[in-house]
Amino acid sequence: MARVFLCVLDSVGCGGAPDAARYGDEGSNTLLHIAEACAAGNAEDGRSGPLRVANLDALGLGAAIRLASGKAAPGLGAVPTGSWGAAEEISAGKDTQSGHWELAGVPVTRDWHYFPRTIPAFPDHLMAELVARSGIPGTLANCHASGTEVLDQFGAEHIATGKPIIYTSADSVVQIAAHEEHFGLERLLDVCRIAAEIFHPLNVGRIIARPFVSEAPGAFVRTANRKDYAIAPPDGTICDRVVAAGGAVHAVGKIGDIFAYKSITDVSKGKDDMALFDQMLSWCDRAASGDLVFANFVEFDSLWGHRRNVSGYARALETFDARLPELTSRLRDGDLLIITADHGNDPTWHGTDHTRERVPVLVTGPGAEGKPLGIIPFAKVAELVASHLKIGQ
Ligand SMILES: O=P(O)(O)O[C@H]1O[C@H](CO)[C@@H](O)[C@H]1O
Ligand SMILES: [Mn+2]
Ligand SMILES: [Mn+2]
Repeated sequence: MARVFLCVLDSVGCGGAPDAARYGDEGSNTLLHIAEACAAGNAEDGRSGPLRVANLDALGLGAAIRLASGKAAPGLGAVPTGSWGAAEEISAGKDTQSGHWELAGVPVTRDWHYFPRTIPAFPDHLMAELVARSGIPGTLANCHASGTEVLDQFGAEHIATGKPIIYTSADSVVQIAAHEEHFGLERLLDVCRIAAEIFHPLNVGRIIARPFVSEAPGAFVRTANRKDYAIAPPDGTICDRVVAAGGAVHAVGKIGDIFAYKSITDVSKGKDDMALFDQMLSWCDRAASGDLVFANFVEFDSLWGHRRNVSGYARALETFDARLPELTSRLRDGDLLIITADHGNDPTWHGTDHTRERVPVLVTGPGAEGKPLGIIPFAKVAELVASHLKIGQ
């Protein structure tokens, strides 16, 4: 019996990337800066005091921060019991797709297409093609934006005109926001599918549907019906290898989208990260030997990192940490749990984009050896999975 549970805590970086300066991110450190803000009493919204993540720390969270960045995070001083280390990315880009593909063993060496910080950010002829093919009356925004601020700015005009809100970020993405009821969810997904046909050939990584609800600026909220249309990953990911070896890949959360459903056996969704955590627990009872349960917990990134909300991010870490024993206690002989991340998103950093960082790699399970991994390439995570499941190239 051998199974692997691979949990990606989206954006939970631990600093120290040697190429951070190339991304304008030298000194960024998501976990360290959250722990420091908590210890200083600067993260008191809905929580209080030092960062309480004793279960993650026992698996090596604090040790990973020290190894990655040379800095001690206040209150995270445990001597780890499991195998722990920090991973370093070589892919060009600090986005979710590059991070996950490289963790899955396939670094992205070619450059994605990015959009300039101009208004409009998208070429006129491509917007014209999108409008003509999808039958929408036009588009709004056409710029770099934070996804919540852009709703405050253009949400009311979108409802009045029926024009979707189209924006991008430091990542290779085209994001399209529209009201779930006034515009319609299915119609938004249709527009995104057409946008994917137009933008994927340019090597734009993802088109993201951003449905939202409510009626007034300031009250607009994005729903869990977000959908990503990603370029398919190259061959050779750990998902391909697990499936080729006769195992199943059980995707939890947005993993299916990130891998464009290639070598994904089934997908479990949930309304929030704790619902996804419940799905993960249920796979402890249902996954078969040889299977990979591959989960992404997106809210660290989408609700707190991009929103530069330190208290919220700390709360999310504490909530995840408090539930971790439910997962570790369900692991059976032969199970391996790997907890890692895909990039950073330091909520104390300037702007609202991801940050180029190393990420923690925490490995545990009944019978797993407790030894330091050191600084490893992202792709080594795929090898940890492969060697545990005894699958070859
Ligand atoms: O501001 P929001 O819409 O959350 O955007 C974020 O979501 C995108 C996909 O993860 C990223 O590129 C980032 O910019
Ligand atoms: Mn991500
Ligand atoms: Mn993000």
